[in-house]
Amino acid sequence: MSDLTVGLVGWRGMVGSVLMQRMLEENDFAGITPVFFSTSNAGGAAPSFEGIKTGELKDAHDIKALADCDVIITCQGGDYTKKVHQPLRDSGWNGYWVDAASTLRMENDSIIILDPVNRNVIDDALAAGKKDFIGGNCTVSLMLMAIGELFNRGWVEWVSAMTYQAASGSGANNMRELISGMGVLRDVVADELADPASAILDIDKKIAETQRSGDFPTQYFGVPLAGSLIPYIDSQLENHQSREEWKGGVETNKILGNSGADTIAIDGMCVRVGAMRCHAQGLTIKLKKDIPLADIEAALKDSGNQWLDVVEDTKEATVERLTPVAVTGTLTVALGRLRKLNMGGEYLGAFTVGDQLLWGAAEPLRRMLNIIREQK
Ligand SMILES: NC(=O)C1=CN([C@@H]2O[C@H](COP(=O)(O)OP(=O)(O)OC[C@H]3O[C@@H](n4cnc5c(N)ncnc54)[C@H](OP(=O)(O)O)[C@@H]3O)[C@@H](O)[C@H]2O)C=CC1
Ligand SMILES: N[C@@H](CC(=O)OP(=O)(O)O)C(=O)O
Repeated sequence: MSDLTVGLVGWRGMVGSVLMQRMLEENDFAGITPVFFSTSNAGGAAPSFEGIKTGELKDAHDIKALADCDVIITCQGGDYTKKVHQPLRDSGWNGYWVDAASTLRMENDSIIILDPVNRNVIDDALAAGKKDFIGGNCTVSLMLMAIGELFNRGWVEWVSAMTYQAASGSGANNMRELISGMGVLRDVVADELADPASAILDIDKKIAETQRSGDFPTQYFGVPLAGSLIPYIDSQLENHQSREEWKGGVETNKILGNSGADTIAIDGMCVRVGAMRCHAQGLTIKLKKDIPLADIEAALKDSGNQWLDVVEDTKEATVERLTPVAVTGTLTVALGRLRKLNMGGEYLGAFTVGDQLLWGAAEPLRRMLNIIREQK
């Protein structure tokens, strides 16, 4: 492996911070020369990590400085990608662009990266000289980390995903707004809560009035999330899917390398709930044939996916291991409630939970860097 110069853009944002944390934990800085960029503080001090020379922040819009890097990893967001990627390519730069933003995902020249699921697609792309490697939508990546093996075996006819997505998917300020909203609700009925004899319907009325009042924190989500939910994520498309729901189908098929007649129908409803950083999904999976549940469980357990926790379908195990509280901050993707539905033996129910900042955003990026390093 040779020493690569790796440009890091967006390292101090929420996704970028998780990426830095993971790169430090996995010793990914060893053997690379990191160059830190900023859109707001060029010339300032780069972050200091023990034992790692970081120097001065470079201007993230300086095409010449970016072009000195063999690899650029960006968590800066789609607007930055739109502004910088094409001019950088037009300048003749032929390095690897590794990006968390959705902007380039569906471009012909881009590969959506989730190597535990599509390492073959990534390897073929590298061999073919592709250079743009883009992290997938968090909901899609987490669904595939959970049930990728069922797709690999060719067992899946279609999937309906009903999601329960965390505030972090909208950004750091949205996470803060959720907590602020929870605090406001608690405070408005503090006296009633302290009195066990107070009437629950009076508490409920005050909560609803507070949520509906103009004072409730809604600056970032636009409507209340604490004590409620928002059944719409991202923009509305002409066919009335939300863009998040559309991504479920197109990105899943692109990650799996499916096209034409191989395309698998995936659709559902994407819903924002008051979780912090774990997305959950209730899945209905239509199998191509009636495969015994024991075979399905065995396939998932034997898939070699070391991050998958197949939770037995008991109430105790489910409430203990299949929740945001259980998996947050870990790379574990929990999959449970596996059972055949009343519709028939070809209909499999499942529920999955994973940390959307790890497998949903940062982890595929750092793993892609290591795959690139293996090639060199
Ligand atoms: N949030 C998510 O769940 C997911 C996000 N993504 C993608 O990643 C992109 C980045 O998302 P996210 O990390 O949430 O965005 P953030 O808003 O947390 O960070 C983006 C940039 O904002 C600038 N910034 C301004 N003020 C601050 C501050 N107070 N603290 C930290 N950074 C600040 C930083 O740039 P600078 O240092 O140059 O000033 C930072 O790199 C998204 O736009 C999306 O494309 C992908 C998958 C999931
Ligand atoms: N849309 C996701 C987060 C995200 O950033 O998705 P994408 O990378 O596809 O823009 C959510 O809100 O939970």
